[in-house]
Amino acid sequence: MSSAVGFVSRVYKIYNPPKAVSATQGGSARPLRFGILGAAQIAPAALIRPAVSHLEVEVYAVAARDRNKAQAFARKHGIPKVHGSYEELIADPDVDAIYNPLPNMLHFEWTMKALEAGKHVLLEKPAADTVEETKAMFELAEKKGLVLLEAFHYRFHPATQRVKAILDGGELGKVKHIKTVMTVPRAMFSAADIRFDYGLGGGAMMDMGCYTMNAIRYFSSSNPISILDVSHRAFQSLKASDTGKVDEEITASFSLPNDVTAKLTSDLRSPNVLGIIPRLPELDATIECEGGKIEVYNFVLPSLYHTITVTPRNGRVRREKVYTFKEGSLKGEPWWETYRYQLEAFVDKVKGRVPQAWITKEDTLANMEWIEKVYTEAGLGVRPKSAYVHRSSYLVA
Ligand SMILES: NC(=O)C1=CN([C@@H]2O[C@H](COP(=O)(O)OP(=O)(O)OC[C@H]3O[C@@H](n4cnc5c(N)ncnc54)[C@H](OP(=O)(O)O)[C@@H]3O)[C@@H](O)[C@H]2O)C=CC1
Ligand SMILES: O=C1OC[C@@H](O)[C@H](O)[C@H]1O
Repeated sequence: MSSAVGFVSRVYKIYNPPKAVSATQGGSARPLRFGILGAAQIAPAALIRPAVSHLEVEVYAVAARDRNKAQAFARKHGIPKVHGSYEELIADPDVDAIYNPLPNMLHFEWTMKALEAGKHVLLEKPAADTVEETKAMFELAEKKGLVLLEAFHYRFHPATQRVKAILDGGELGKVKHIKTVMTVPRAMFSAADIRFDYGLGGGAMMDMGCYTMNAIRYFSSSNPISILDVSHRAFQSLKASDTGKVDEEITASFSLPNDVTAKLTSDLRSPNVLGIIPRLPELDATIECEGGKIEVYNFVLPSLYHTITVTPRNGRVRREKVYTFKEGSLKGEPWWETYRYQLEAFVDKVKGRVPQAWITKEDTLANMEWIEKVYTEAGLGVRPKSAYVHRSSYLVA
């Protein structure tokens, strides 16, 4: 299939996924029922569309702070149940799992409440505002025997895993330097967006920066040792109290074990060319090795389109595109989004099966730790921790 036809057919199916035959019609166990906290913009891509083709999932309920908003969202997306508050949704006995796509600062409170109520949680990235909160969420999940996953969806896609397999396979020798870049044009998010609100856990390092940090750690199979350099461009906040606290762009360099270095850039407001022409988004990872390099175009949303360019120092350049796993035993379709692969793994974990890939507690904690370190080094300070105190007082010293 030519790549243009492949692209069109993939995108069509991403937006019009074939419906799985209902589990109840088939007489098997009832599907895992998800409730969504908030009528979030990301929910259709991250959960609602992927759920259509998953036999074992039902998006059963949504809650919003305003019932009318939840009702409109439910109508639009065919969600049967509506709740007028997050508390109500979490207390719903028919909900098995919560999808938490709230602003970062609210991740902790509502994940703790959901876990306390016995629900599994698919939690948007970054896990929380602080390492301390992240630790508390995982401790509670473990105590309750529940699944908690930080939604680094790109890690579940075969293209991402193919890049890692090339690196681990040794074809290019040892990794020497990793560069990860995520930039979007300045018109993409309004000045009022949650991403620029310090009190809600905003900032470029928290938002796209968390992926660039995660990818450095994943492709190097290690954590940084130290920060070599950090710089940022401050967001001119609408709120006087946020002045100087929110990074609209951030760049940080690291030293890693075995003489590896790395550099990340996250820019939520990439300046226009000549002041008027919006720049194209960049979502790239470059891994330089002793014996060549790999360049990944669109490492974050490879399901839409990507290229993996492998340049061995003494060999021919080749381009790979990987939409499904080679191993026939592993599930997937060319049109499965990163989020669909992620949902497969989440359900497998809940059902006690072995997921194809996973983001462990240690992985999530290390990512949050380095986000905090970058913020501290940049002089911006860590994002404000939640005022919510869980009754088992994990957070009280
Ligand atoms: N995995 C991915 O690809 C992506 C992940 N994300 C992550 O998902 C989360 C949400 O992002 P996104 O969907 O863009 O965000 P939205 O701006 O759509 O906000 C999400 C929800 O937050 C709720 N909310 C609760 N309190 C507040 C408040 N004080 N101010 C504003 N909103 C509030 C709103 O719910 P209500 O409906 O109740 O009013 C809103 O629907 C973030 O953590 C972000 O990092 C975002 C984009 C992509
Ligand atoms: O998770 C995300 O992925 C895509 C970005 O545009 C967005 O800001 C971020 O929240």
